[in-house]
Parts: sequence; structure tokens; C-alpha cells
Amino acid sequence: MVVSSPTTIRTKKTKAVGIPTIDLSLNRSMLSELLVKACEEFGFFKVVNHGVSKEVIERMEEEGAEFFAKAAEEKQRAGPARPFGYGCKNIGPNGDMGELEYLLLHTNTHSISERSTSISNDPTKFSCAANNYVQAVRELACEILDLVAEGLWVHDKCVFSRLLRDVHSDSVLRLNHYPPVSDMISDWDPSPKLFQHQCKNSRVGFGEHSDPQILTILRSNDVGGLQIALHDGLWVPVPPDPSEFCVFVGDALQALTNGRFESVRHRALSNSVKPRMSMAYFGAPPLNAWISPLPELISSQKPSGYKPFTWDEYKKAAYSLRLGDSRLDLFMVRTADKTQ
Ligand SMILES: C=C1C[C@]23C[C@@]1(O)CC[C@H]2[C@@]12CC[C@H](O)[C@@](C)(C(=O)O1)[C@H]2[C@@H]3C(=O)O
Ligand SMILES: O=C(O)CCC(=O)C(=O)O
Ligand SMILES: [Fe+2]
Repeated sequence: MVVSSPTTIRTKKTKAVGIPTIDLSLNRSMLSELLVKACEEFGFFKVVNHGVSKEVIERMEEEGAEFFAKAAEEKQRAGPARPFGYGCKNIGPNGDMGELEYLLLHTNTHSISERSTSISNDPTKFSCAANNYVQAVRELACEILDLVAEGLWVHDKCVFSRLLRDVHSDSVLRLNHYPPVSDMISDWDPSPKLFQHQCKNSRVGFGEHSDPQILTILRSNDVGGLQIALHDGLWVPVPPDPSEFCVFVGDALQALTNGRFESVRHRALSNSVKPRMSMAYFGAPPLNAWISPLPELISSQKPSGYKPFTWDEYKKAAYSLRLGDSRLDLFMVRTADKTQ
């Protein structure tokens, strides 16, 4: 398997885990195989040589940093995040809380332009940075999804990416800012003693959840905090690297692949003296798009495990539940009902 320098992390339960880091400059057939394997094993991987320019990333990061540095009253002008705008500590509509503040934006160009007037003193600069960033990460997400479709041997190679490219795609951009937890002694250090100390002193920045969409493309500054859950429930810290993107399988891709991929549960802890900032693109279908397992992934051995639903229905279900709830359960076919 061609995976560049897997990150070996020893947690308290001493489990060594190699989170896949996939080099997107490899040849297509090798890449599609590696991507499918990572989606199956972890529902998560990192990518390098991703083609998103440093300039586009830096401009977005600067806009985010400038916004979060503003006084609280100024930031409130962009809120509340119901569903889009500025949010502080409250996550979603059902009482979830975290040690963070954030900006949540619909990725539609007009929506970004409109919002930018309450976000920045230079709205044109903000909307240019955000639109360029969204365009670049959407391209990356679509490229990954096309390769995944190839690796799954599905007939229509654009079956996933078409949903993100649709003008009515319901994709979202989120900037998260986790202020430092003041009593921490240092930034990320995976040595066992310090790691235990950090765990004891960390606070939940963004609680455990899976992302509801198809694919998430996330990038952070050099401050750690992101953790993913393995299938056995063990948490694995993801070392931060500003030059990489983290890719998460979302609930909708789990349903589309008939459970061959599982959406990855993850969380972010604030455990540092330095602020963490992450920027996430959540690639989603249009509201009226139907999500159901692809025919190629249904067989008599593996009958359809999910009832068809529209993205609108799924979102409504998500917003009626708590952050950590397994919302896909509502759309699962019970074993006794399974048909081909
Ligand atoms: C509690 C909630 C917040 C969330 C919507 C939800 O009802 C359940 C899913 C949450 C999540 C997680 C991934 C993204 O950050 C997000 C924008 C999304 O689409 O689903 C958030 C939602 C949110 O913060 O509004
Ligand atoms: O900040 C992070 O690393 C995780 C954020 C996240 O999971 C989210 O925004 O859905
Ligand atoms: Fe998430």
C-alpha cells in the first residue's frame, strides 16, 4: 500500500494507528484503490499534493483570523447561526455546547456576498477569498469522489461529484475558532506523559458527531485537537498539518455506498495555549436530491440497508436531533425488512 509516512500515535490504551495520508499526485488506478481502502477502513484520511494553492488557503485563513479577532459585539452582527452566521458556544438548535466560536456560511456565491457585509469591513475582499476557497476545495472534493467512484467500479463515475457541482448544492463552509484553554502547559506533544496530561486538561471544543453530508474537506492551523473514533470506539488524535487536508466520509456517502463506507465519528478538543482554527467544506447535494444506495452496491448478499430519503428530509432529521445522535439510524432498513 502506497501511503506516505503513516502517523503512528500511541494513546493511553497503546494502540498504534496509521492514519492514511494519500498523495494525490500518484497514478489514477492506484489512487482510486487507496482512497476506497481508506474510506472503508477509517472513513477518514489526509491528502497531500492536493492542488489547492497556498495563496487561496492563506487568504481564507487571514479573513477568518481577522473576523475572530473582532470585538464580541461586532461578531454578533454576523449572527446568530440559525442556520447561517456567527455562533458562539451553542452548536445547532438543540442545546449542544462547545468551547468554540464559528462562522457558518452557505457556499452559494450570492449567499457569501450578502453575508460578507456583516462579516467584514471589506466585504468584497472577504467574499473573494471565501468564493475562491470554496471553488478550490469543491474541486478537490469532486476529484476525490470521482476517484472513489472509479475504485468502487460504479457505472457513472460522476455520480457523487455531480451532487456537489449542482448549482443548487446545499454545501456549507464553516470556520471554527477554538480559543486556548488557559491552564495548558504546551501545544501538541504526543509523548505519553504529556499526552495524558493534555487529555485530563482538555475541554470539548466540538463534541462527538459524524458529518451529515457526503464528504468533508477540513484544514486547520498547526494546533491539534481533532480526534477520530475507530470502529472499536478508541479515539485517535489527528496531528495537525496546515499543508494537508483532512477528508471525512459523511452520512450521505455511507447511505449512497450502502454502508460499504461508514461516516467517521470525530470531535475536537481545546487543549492548547494556542488558538486552533479549522476551515471545513461540507459537500452536500441539492435539497431535493434523493439519497439511496447505488444499484452496483446492492446484492443478494448485501441488500439495501437504507430507505431512500431526500437531502431535505435528512437535514430536517439532523436538526431535530442532538449533535452526537446517530441520525442515519432513522433511515436504516431493519434486517427483517431487507429486500434486494
Ligand atoms: C446539533 C447540530 C449541529 C449541526 C446540525 C445538528 O442538528 C446535527 C449535525 C451538526 C452538523 C455537524 C457538521 C457541520 O458542522 C454542521 C454545519 C452540519 O451540517 O451538521 C453541523 C450543524 C450545525 O452546527 O448547525
Ligand atoms: O475543528 C475541527 O477539527 C472539527 C470541526 C468539525 O468537526 C465540524 O466543523 O464539523
Ligand atoms: Fe464535523
